[in-house]
Amino acid sequence: MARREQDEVIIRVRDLKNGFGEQIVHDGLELDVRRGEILGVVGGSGTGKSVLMRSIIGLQTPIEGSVEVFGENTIGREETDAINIRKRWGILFQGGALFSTLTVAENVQVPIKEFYPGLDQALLDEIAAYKVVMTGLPPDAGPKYPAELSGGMKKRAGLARALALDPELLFLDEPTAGLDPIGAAAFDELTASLQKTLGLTVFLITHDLDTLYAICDRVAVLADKRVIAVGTIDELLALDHPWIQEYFNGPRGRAAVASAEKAQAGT
Ligand SMILES: Nc1ncnc2c1ncn2[C@@H]1O[C@H](COP(=O)(O)OP(=O)(O)OP(=O)(O)O)[C@@H](O)[C@H]1O
Repeated sequence: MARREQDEVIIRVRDLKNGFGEQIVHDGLELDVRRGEILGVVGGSGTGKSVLMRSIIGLQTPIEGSVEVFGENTIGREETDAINIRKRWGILFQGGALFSTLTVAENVQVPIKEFYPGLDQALLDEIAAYKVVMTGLPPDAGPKYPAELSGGMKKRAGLARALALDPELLFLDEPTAGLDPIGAAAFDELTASLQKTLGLTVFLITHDLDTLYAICDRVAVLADKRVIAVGTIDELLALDHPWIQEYFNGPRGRAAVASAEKAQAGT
């Protein structure tokens, strides 16, 4: 990655405060996501990882603070007003969030039809077929309904839909949750290879230590209502925070290091 490109901030969050009634989820949260990186976002359950993602994409209006994506404010914008930013990102929500009454191909076509109404059906079919294959699904997955797919295939179909508009920025909310270790590793590989080929910036919420070790350039840690640290795993390990130490240096963290080292030795 060229230095200037690496330094370009694609998502800039400043002084973010979010809450629901009496409950304050974020307070003074700051985060930069740089162009071309895979940024892992971790934190205990309920620390507000999904709420942070929703704030960034404009689905959650914060109490205070600013969020810029591609240099533009995303807070409080009308849908139509923010259309030019929204079509530059793709989102894989937790669980895939496919429309169950639509086939995989039709699911992929939903965002295309939303942003480019009036496109010829033959072209829509062609784009959907391309995205299906790009995410490693067999070509005959297009006409299938989500209920006919395995968990891993559903995630790939969700990813195909997230990539429908050739985004520069990809949001992934716990993409490997519910997958077996082999399926999860295959999905990580797919994410890393698409990131490289398409030059994507990836905001990746995960609990999966293997994913963090295998594909993330940097990791942001949410705790105490804000991002308490962001850096490479080695940089985080040098910090003295109890949650960070327990998370990365606990038995599961050590197992993830061992498996990452084994994978590297095998390449
Ligand atoms: N729409 C909402 N209304 C009320 N409370 C909410 C809402 N959305 C989120 N919360 C609360 O905000 C907190 C953060 O939720 P969020 O889903 O962002 O956590 P998370 O870090 O993604 O958790 P997990 O790792 O378990 O998915 C939780 O306590 C949750 O109950």
